[in-house]
Amino acid sequence: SITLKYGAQYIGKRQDAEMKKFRANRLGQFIHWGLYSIPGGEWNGTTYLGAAEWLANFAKIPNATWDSLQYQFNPNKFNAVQWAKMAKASGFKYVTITTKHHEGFCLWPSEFTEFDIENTPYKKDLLKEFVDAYTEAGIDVYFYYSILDWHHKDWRYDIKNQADSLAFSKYFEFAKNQLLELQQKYPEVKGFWFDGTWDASWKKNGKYSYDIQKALKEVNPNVIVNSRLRADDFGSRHFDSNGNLMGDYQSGYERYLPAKNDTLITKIDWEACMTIPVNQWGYHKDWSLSHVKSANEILELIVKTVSLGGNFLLNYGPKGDGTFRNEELEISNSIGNWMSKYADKVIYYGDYANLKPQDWGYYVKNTNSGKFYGVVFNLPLSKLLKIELPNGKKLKVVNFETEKLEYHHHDKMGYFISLPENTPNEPFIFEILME
Ligand SMILES: C[C@@H]1N[C@@H](C(=O)NCc2ccccc2)[C@H](O)[C@@H]1O
Repeated sequence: SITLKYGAQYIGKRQDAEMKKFRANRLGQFIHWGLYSIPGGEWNGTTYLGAAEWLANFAKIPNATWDSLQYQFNPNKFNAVQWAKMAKASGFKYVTITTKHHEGFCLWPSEFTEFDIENTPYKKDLLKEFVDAYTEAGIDVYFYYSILDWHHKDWRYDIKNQADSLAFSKYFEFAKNQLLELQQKYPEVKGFWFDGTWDASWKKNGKYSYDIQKALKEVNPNVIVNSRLRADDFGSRHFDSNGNLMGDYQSGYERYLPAKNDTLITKIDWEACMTIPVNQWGYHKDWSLSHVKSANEILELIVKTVSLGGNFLLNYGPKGDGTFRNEELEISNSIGNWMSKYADKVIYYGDYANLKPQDWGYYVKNTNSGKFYGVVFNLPLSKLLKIELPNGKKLKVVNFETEKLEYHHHDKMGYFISLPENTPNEPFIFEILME
C-alpha cells in the first residue's frame, strides 16, 4: 500500500454507540434553506430549470446583488417546533440542515462573518431554535456545511500561484473557525455533512480536509463526518489512494442508489441523499418542470437503501417564509403513515440480509430483533413470491400479518410462497423464519 499522510484515519465500520445510533436511525430529513429559498428558481421574470439553490450561478447574478437578499430574509412563518413535530410524525430519526450552502450565507450568528442570520430582519439565532426543537423531539441533529463558498473573498477554485495558496489558506482558517464555532455553540450536533469539495483547490489540499476531521474529533471524539469532506495526499476523494474509505460513511450517492446486487457497498457505512423532484434541493416555485416522486417511489428508494445497509436522507426545501410546500406536506403524511406500521421492523436497525435479490422487492434483516423480512413493491402476476436460500438454509415459516403463508419448494428453484388472498394496496412486509 501507498504511504499516506492524509488518508483514511481508521479502517472498518465504527462500533461506538454514536455510530451505532446513526446506523440504526437509517431515515433522515435533509433541509436546504437559505437566501436561495426567497427567489425559488426565478429571477427577473425568468424561471430557471436548474437546482434552485444554484440560481445565482445559472442566472450569473453578481455577488453584490445576490447577497442583498440577506436584507429580505425574514421567515416570519418559521415554527421550529412544528417542523420537528412533522419530521417526527414522518418517521425521521435524524435531520441534516444547511448551516451554510455554496452561497456562503450562514443560518447562525457567526463571529467570523457579517453574512449571517444576525444581519437579516429575522436577527434571531434561527439555528438554535431549530436545534432545540429537533433535539426536544428526540431527532438527532447534523449540520450540512459547504466548503465551496461563492461569497468569501478568499475562496479559490484552483491554486495557480502563491497568492492563491495564501488566500485559500485564509479561507481554510475561516472554515475551520466556523466549524469549531458550530460545535461550541450547538454541542448537541452529532456530525457534519460536508459538500462543495469537488474543486481542484480542495483536492490539492488533502491536509486541510484531514485537519478538519481531526479538529472536529478533538472536540467530540465520536463526531460523525461524511466521506465527501475528504481528499487524500493525491486528491483521491471519498476513498484514499489505498482504497480505504475516508470519513465515517460513504456519501457519494447523491440522487442515485447502488445497484440492487451491489454487495461491496454492504461492507461499509453509507448514506444516499435524495430529492423529491428530479433535481431541486432548495425551494423552487415550479415543480411541474420535472417528474416528482410519489410516496411509493420514495418508500421503495428508502427500503432499497436499507436493504443494502445504507442510510437515506430525504430532502425538503422550505420556502423563504419558513413554510413547506403542499407536495412535501403530502409526502410527509403518506410516508409517516407507512413508517408508523412498518419502520420498527424494516427501517430502524434494518440492514443487509445477504439473501439473493428477487424481483418482487427487497430483503431486510433487523439487527435488533435478528428477524428477516421481505418487503413487497412489485406484486407478481404469478401470485407467487420466490425465495432462494443459501445452501444449508431451509424455509420454516412465512408470516404475513397474523397468517402463515403457504409455500412449496423445488430443490433447484427454491421456494414459492403463495400470496395472501387480499394483499394491502401499499408496500407490505412478510417475516421469514429459516432453519
Ligand atoms: C447535496 C447537493 N449537493 C449540491 C450540488 O451542487 N450537487 C451537484 C454537484 C455534484 C457533484 C459535482 C458538482 C455539483 C446541491 O446543491 C445539494 O446541496
